[in-house]
Amino acid sequence: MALPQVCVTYLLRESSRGTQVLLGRKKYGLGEGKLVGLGGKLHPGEHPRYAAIREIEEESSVFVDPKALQHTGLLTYIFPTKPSWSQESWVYLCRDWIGHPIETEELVPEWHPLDDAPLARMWSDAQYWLPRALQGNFIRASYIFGHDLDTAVASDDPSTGLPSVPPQGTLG
Ligand SMILES: COc1nc(N)nc2c1ncn2[C@H]1C[C@H](O)[C@@H](COP(=O)(O)OP(=O)(O)OP(=O)(O)O)O1
Repeated sequence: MALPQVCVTYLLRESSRGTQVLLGRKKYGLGEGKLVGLGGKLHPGEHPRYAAIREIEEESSVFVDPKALQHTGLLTYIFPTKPSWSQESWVYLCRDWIGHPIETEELVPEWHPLDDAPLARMWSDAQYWLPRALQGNFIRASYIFGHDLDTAVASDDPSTGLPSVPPQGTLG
């Protein structure tokens, strides 16, 4: 069965301190307190790129042209012990927008150095792919989460060093 589709975009800007990435502290809901990119669920029939533009506006109040989005990843998240959380995520980078990101109902914005994103404050899979994606590398990978619903315990990406198959019993 097809997994629920979500999108996430990382806005990048040049500053006197180098390139920075916009992350947002989630104010409520799934992942509350974690730092995330701008994103959310696709609406039925919605193209991921247009969902990304809608979510960027909802979560930061800035406007983006569809052509300004660079598709940099397609990630599969599997939660064997909570299948309703499993999803496929379309990942974009964006360097060009109109407006200034502000705090919204959902997120408190924080700018961080591109090469020193606070991965420990993000979903645990971020450490395995986000630094490479932020450098513009296209990432296609799957991550399987453990019983704590927080730790990535297996992946099909050998560079992660994670086991390549789910630990026995996690798939139920
Ligand atoms: C490294 O980043 C992430 N990793 C994983 N495994 N999951 C993530 C990451 N960033 C976001 N998510 C999840 C959390 C949600 O299930 C979706 C969408 O995230 P978001 O919190 O931005 O959106 P929601 O508020 O849940 O959705 P709506 O805005 O549509 O209500 O991805």
